[in-house]
Parts: sequence; structure tokens; C-alpha cells
Amino acid sequence: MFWKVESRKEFLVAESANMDLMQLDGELIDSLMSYADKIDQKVSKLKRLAQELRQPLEAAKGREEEYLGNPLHSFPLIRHMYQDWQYLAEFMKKPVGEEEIGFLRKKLPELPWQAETEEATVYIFRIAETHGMMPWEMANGLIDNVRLNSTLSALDCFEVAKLYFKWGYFKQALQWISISKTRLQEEYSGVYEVLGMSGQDVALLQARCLVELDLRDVALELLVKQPDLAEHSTSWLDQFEAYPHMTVDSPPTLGEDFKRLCRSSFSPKPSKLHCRYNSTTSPFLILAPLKMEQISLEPYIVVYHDILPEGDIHQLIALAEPRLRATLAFTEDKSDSVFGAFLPFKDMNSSGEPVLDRLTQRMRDITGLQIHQRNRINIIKYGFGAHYAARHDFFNETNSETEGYGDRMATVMFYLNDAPNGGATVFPRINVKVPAERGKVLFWYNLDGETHDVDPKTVHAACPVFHGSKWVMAAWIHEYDQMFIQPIYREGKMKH
Ligand SMILES: O=C(O)CCC(=O)C(=O)O
Ligand SMILES: [Fe+2]
Repeated sequence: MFWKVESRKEFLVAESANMDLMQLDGELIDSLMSYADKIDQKVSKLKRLAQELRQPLEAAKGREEEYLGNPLHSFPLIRHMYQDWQYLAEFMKKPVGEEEIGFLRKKLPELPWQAETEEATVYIFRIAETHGMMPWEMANGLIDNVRLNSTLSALDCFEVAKLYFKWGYFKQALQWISISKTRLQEEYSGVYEVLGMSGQDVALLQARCLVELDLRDVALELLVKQPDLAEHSTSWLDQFEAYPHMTVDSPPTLGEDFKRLCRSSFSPKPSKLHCRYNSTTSPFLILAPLKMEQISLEPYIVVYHDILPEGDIHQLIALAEPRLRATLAFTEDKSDSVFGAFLPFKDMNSSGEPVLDRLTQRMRDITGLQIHQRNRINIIKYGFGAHYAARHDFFNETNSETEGYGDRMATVMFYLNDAPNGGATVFPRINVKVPAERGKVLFWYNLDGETHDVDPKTVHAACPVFHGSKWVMAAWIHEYDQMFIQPIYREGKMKH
């Protein structure tokens, strides 16, 4: 797996970036209001002028000849006609609110780009898919039995519909369009048109989806009802048939087991494993035994509870937050799984904070293994919709990391906050789900303890977070670092 830092995707993961975005939105709205006020002022000036200019005409009504016989009437008329209209032409031509337009133009490059907006739409898709939510449930803020205090607007739903259409999911696209239409209130249709969503666009996308689903008749019925499309409705449909939709790229694939485990409806079978106090892994534990829960024996997976002191968590998050960068994680087969903000430990370690030493020591105590503060410790923050696609932590191949330190034989992960809405770590092959709970530590071996054969059953993923965020600190523990503490080593079958 490779990491790539993508600074433009910040909006998707960093609350601070979104906060900046909200603040900018506020400034732009203020500027829009001031633009409207300026137009208002011009309009009322013009109306007042028109009223004043009309007065002599009103006074003369029905007795024009007599009226104009008075030089104090005819002179003003001539002067007015010669002078005033020239000035008025100038005044009418004068642009209004140039400053505000300039401000908006200047800010446009700071706003999210299309790629980011699409990515955010993909998050909606991923959450809907993972939790098997119907479009209307998502649009009403119902996710995995949790009711969020928010809804999606007509424009939002239309954007999601376009994404489903792009991927060739015509039925879902139609559902999203129909929600969008019900949210498109008549009185606001003019407003929506300004924002790039006309009734015509909606009807055409709807008709196109219907044609793709071999429902030309229904599509025709729809278009003839649309005043601006009725006349050419058949030629639209002919065109849609002649040029069927070409599916461009594909939606992220989410395994069935992944989805099943991520849902709150999943309840694990009672296991024969149990909880106990561990006081044997390292000398430290004799003094301070830790509450340990066995999750699986093969592969070996355990959870420790109540490990991290509040103060350390606070310090760590405070240290990491300003340094987080939006990140893309690359694997060989999947190149685009953005999953959150990420901070390599070495970037943070330069600050020489004692909390980092304390936490690394804690990891050593828990695992009984050697952990070095190189760049193998990461802090990850998952924002809305962010997840971690299923993969193993071992490489089972020769690369610069395995050559130098051996493979990633074990993983230890601290949950730094409660993430009750999504965010669990799941091992789809062995039906294991570990909810993200503050202060908990998850530890597992990726390789067989004796032979160091890779264990494909350790494939794991992080469920998308659909409300709030999830913070973890994870360390990959390497084989060669254990050289002096693990003398027993038998050659395995599957070793690279
Ligand atoms: O965040 C999680 O639950 C999984 C993270 C993980 O697998 C890793 O960092 O290796
Ligand atoms: Fe992992």
C-alpha cells in the first residue's frame, strides 16, 4: 500500500477546512445581500425618478394644450427631454455591485472543485450501499436506524441522481430524481434555475433513465407534459435510443460481508472466548494488569479496554489535528480509496512530545513486541463517509519496507474516540466486528506467530463513518524488530 497526500481533498475530511468553507459561505452570502441591496437601491431610485418624471404628464392630462401654453411648463419639458434622458441612459447602463461580483470571482478558486464534490457524492453512495438505505431514507436523514437531524435538498438529490446515472444505476437514479422533484417547490423553480437545475434538465435525465430501462412510452408521456420539451419529445427520445448511455468508471465495490458486518443489525455469534486480566505479556503488566478480551484465536486478535488516559487522548488529538492531511491510500488493485486524514508519526514526532513516547511504550506493554517510532505509526481521522477498504496489512512481497524491517507481522490500533455511527473495524472473512470505542486497543497478528506465514484471514476494513468522525492511532509492527525477543522461528510454507 502506498500513501499519497492530496491537499485539495481537505474539505472531505478536515472539520477545520469545512469550517473555513462555512465561514466563506457566510461571507459570500453577506456579499450577495449587499449586491442585492445595491440593486434594490438602484431600483428604488429609478422608481422614484419615474414617478417624479410622470408628475407633469399627470398634471397635463386632458388639458395638454392649455398646459403647454404656460412657459413654466414648456421650458421644463424641453430641458427635461434634452437633458434628463441622457443622464438616465448613463445611470441605467452603470453596472451595479461590481465589487461584490469581483469578490465572488476572487473566491471561486477556493471553493470545492468538481472532483471533490463528486467524491462527497460517492460518500453518500457508499453509506447508502453499506447500510442498504433507500434513497428516500438517506434523503430524510435516516441511516442504519439513526435519525440525523438533516435532509437533502432538491439540488443535492439531483446531484446524487446524476452520479447513479453516470454509473448506469438507472433505477436508483430515477428514485433520486423523484425525491428531487418532490422537493422542488413550484414557487422556487426560478431560483433553482439560477442554480443550474431547471425542470427541463430534470425531465430530460428522467426520460433518459426511462429509455435506458426500455420504458420509452413512459418517457414520452413525461416529456409531452413538459411545455418546453413537448414539441421535440420524440426526437429527444430517438436521440437517447441512438446514443445509449456509456458507463464511465464504476462505483466503489463493497463486499457483501463487509456490508453485513458494518450494519447495526449484525450481531456476532456468542464466542467461547472470554475476558480476562492480562498480566503476562510484559513486565509492566505484572504491576498493572490490563482488561483483555479475546476476539479470535486464529488469527490471534485481542482487544484491551480502558487503556488510554483521557489526558493523553486529548493531547494526541490536539497535536495531530492541525497537521492532518487528506490522503489517498493506494493498493495494487484499487487506486482511489480516499479514506481520511492521515498523519505519519515521524511528522509529529519531530515535536518531541512526551505523550508520543508514553503511547509507544503503552503499545510495547500491550503487545510485548518491539515498536520503533519510525514512520510506521499513523494517526487517521475518518470524516463523513470515509472508510478503509478491505485489505491486509502484510505485504508478502519484497519491497523497501520489507527488505529493511521484514513484513508487518502485527498491528496495534488505539481508538481515540467513540465512533458509534459506522467506523467499526471489521474482519469480513472471520465474521469479526470491533466497534470503535474510546480508549480501547485492538491488537492482532497478521502472520503466524511461529512460522511467520501470512494469514489471509486477517483481511480487514473500516466501516464508513456516517455521523461525526473517528480517530485511530495505528502501528504496524515489523518482523525484524523482534529479532532479539522472539528467538523461535520456523520456516513456513507461504513465506516470500
Ligand atoms: O481504522 C481502522 O479501523 C482500520 C485501520 C487499519 O487497518 C490500519 O491502519 O492498518
Ligand atoms: Fe490495517
